[in-house]
Amino acid sequence: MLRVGIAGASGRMGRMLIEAVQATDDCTLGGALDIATSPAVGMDATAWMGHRSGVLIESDLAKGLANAQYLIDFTRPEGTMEHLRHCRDNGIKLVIGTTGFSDAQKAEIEAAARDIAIVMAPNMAVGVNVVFNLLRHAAKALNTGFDIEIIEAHHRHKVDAPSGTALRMGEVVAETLGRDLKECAIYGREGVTGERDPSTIGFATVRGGDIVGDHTVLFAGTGERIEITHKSSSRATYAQGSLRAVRFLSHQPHGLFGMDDVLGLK
Ligand SMILES: NC(=O)C1=CN([C@@H]2O[C@H](COP(=O)(O)OP(=O)(O)OC[C@H]3O[C@@H](n4cnc5c(N)ncnc54)[C@H](OP(=O)(O)O)[C@@H]3O)[C@@H](O)[C@H]2O)C=CC1
Ligand SMILES: O=C(O)C1=N[C@H](C(=O)O)C[C@H](O)C1
Repeated sequence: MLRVGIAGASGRMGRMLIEAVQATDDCTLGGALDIATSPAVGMDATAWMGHRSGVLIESDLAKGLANAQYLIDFTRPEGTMEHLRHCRDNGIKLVIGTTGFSDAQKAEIEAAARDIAIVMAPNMAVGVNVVFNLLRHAAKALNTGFDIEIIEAHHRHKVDAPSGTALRMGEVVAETLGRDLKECAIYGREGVTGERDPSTIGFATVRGGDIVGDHTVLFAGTGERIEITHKSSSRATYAQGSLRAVRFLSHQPHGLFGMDDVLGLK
């Protein structure tokens, strides 16, 4: 049995992950964490489902992860970094779904992967990872005469923008076209912007209601346009992808991997 701890245990993804772990026959709930200010700390991790798992939600990492071989983290960047240090010190393998990291935080994650095995991906859904490959083909074929815009929509509670997935889509397209996203990204437009610079990649963000996660990459040419769209209608796909990542990590002593490694899409 793979003993899997869940960080952000009372969050939207945390609960989805706990349910998913409990539905498998090869994983067991090895711990549950939440931030010290969370009212869920001290409660049974499955109390919200109306039954008891015997695993309490802890804010103390040593206590919460004493029985865990793996940690799945969908929290906030500052929480993930704290969890990362504990996992590195204690040989716990890590699946990171959190988005919104700074470059310095990404470098620290990369350094930790010299000691422990980590899967990190802004989107664990199989379909999105297939879309990354479609985007490589599309960008190669449409490398002149097409303006590229990335439009994403998420629920009202999301705190980072653009989404990690939208940014990764931008990186994939920019890399394919030999551009640097840091130099060519335009994050929203307002006022007298002037005409569009063809070398840019634009981002537009929508937030509202309970939208799980929609992403469109638009290649707009003259007389025609292509839209490549992915829509998530359930968070279960992210949870299933995370569990595939745990199983993949069970064969890796150390290193930093993406969902393309997990899914064999490289
Ligand atoms: N890679 C992927 O496939 C996906 C990634 N995500 C990403 O996962 C993250 C979480 O999303 P979601 O579940 O919707 O968010 P939620 O806000 O529902 O859950 C976050 C959880 O983390 C806890 N938390 C907040 N701050 C900290 C901290 N500093 N340390 C430890 N725990 C903390 C929250 O506690 P409290 O509520 O008390 O603040 C909550 O339990 C986001 O970054 C999101 O973009 C989401 C879906 C899919
Ligand atoms: O916060 C979310 O909900 C999601 N976040 C991820 C992101 O930022 O790309 C993945 C998914 O879109 C849902």
